[in-house]
Amino acid sequence: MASPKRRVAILGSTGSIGTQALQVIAAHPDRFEVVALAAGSNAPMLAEQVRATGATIVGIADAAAASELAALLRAPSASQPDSASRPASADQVEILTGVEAAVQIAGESGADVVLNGMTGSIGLRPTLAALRSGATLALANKESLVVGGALVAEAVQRPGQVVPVDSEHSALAQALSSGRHERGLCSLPGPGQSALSGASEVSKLVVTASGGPFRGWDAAALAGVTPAQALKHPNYAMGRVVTTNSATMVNKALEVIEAHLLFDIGVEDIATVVHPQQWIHSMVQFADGSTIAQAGHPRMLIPIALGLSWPDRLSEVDVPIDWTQAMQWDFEPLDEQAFPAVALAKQACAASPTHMAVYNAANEQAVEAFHAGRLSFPGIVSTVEATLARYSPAGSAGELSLEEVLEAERWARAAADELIGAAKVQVHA
Ligand SMILES: NC(=O)C1=CN([C@@H]2O[C@H](COP(=O)(O)OP(=O)(O)OC[C@H]3O[C@@H](n4cnc5c(N)ncnc54)[C@H](OP(=O)(O)O)[C@@H]3O)[C@@H](O)[C@H]2O)C=CC1
Ligand SMILES: CC(=O)[C@@H](O)[C@H](O)COP(=O)(O)O
Ligand SMILES: [Mn+2]
Repeated sequence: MASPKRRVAILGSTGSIGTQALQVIAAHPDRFEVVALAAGSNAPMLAEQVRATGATIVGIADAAAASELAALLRAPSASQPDSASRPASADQVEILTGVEAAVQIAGESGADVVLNGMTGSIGLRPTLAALRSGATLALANKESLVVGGALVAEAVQRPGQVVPVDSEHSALAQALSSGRHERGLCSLPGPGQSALSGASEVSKLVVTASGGPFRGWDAAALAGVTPAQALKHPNYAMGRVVTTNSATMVNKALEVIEAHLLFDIGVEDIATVVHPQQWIHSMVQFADGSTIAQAGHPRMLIPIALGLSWPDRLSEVDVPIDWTQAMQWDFEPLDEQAFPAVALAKQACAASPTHMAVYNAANEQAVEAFHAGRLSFPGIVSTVEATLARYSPAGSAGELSLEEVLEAERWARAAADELIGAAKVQVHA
């Protein structure tokens, strides 16, 4: 019997993850139905997506862009003038605005699967809303998990409710499925499962890293890096923040903590290895000495498709690797002197439940300042480090609350801005 169509809501539909998710869905119309879309401000693309998918709920954070969106939905489409079966007028589409729009869509659109493809910790409340609604959360927005930590774990209602879309974590989930590990089906601990309670054959998670555009560079060379150089990822076309984070290795730092939270493995048992080709998306080492690696082209289609269809695999999502061809895969250790972001995150994660919220918020401020020409490239991670050094958590006896996380973030953004303002930065155009 054919499985029923999954109703999907996509947060961040106009971004790199969102547009690729819509490609996957368009290729499998028998499996998915798009019920809701949300974006920040790109009204023209969002209007086209609404027409193409037939989504009846649409969210746009920017108020001015919301008026543009309504006008665009009232006008006939240039690319689909005769899309009679699709809702063609603003009257047939519910338009939500402001930052609450994504939260409402995540929690109230009736989706079976919510794909969180927003950028930044602004994705935290939508992540919580999706989990509390009972929907499956296909999680690309790693920041929400990393800053929310125990709060996100508390919101999980059933094992398998969180399906990682981040390529490394999709790979880990796939590899873990081949062994005995309670968290093998990519679930955060559910209610009453705060610690690993069953047998685990896993000894180590190995997260692969591209090394970014500055692999092999020393600290002196990194001082002169420009935003344009930082935005040239060796393998992936992604949004600006995650691409910059790949260049500083903050992306890998967030991913180590993401793996720790998703799979309930101590950070000391999560290794990183630089693999410039990124054909291996990550690996699991088992107690008997075996390593299971997941491989594929360095593209996001398969992790996104698995996020939407888990545990099923869709057909022909991407072309397989041609194993008849000669190829070379390299591996090298991460240079922690030049790129201290991962070590810094492991320390922060151990320090308190809100330290990673501070780490991420300081990084978000620093990345913005770097792109605005107000901070040097090495200044990004130095700002994170200096912000963490100033931080003393308020400390609470009970469970971590959303307000504590948001307060830690507010404090960190102000502290980071002050540090950035005080830094005597030599800006490179
Ligand atoms: N791109 C990739 O290959 C990978 C990305 N990820 C992670 O996925 C997430 C998304 O990355 P990526 O797609 O590259 O980022 P992009 O910058 O390309 O896209 C971000 C999306 O979020 C939307 N957005 C911004 N603010 C809001 C808001 N308030 N409400 C709803 N939507 C909003 C943007 O809309 P608008 O366009 O209108 O501004 C855009 O659609 C990040 O957490 C990233 O780390 C993880 C692995 C791989
Ligand atoms: C595709 C994906 O998942 C990105 O997070 C990617 O992994 C970035 O790679 P690096 O951070 O290793 O450069
Ligand atoms: Mn990744």
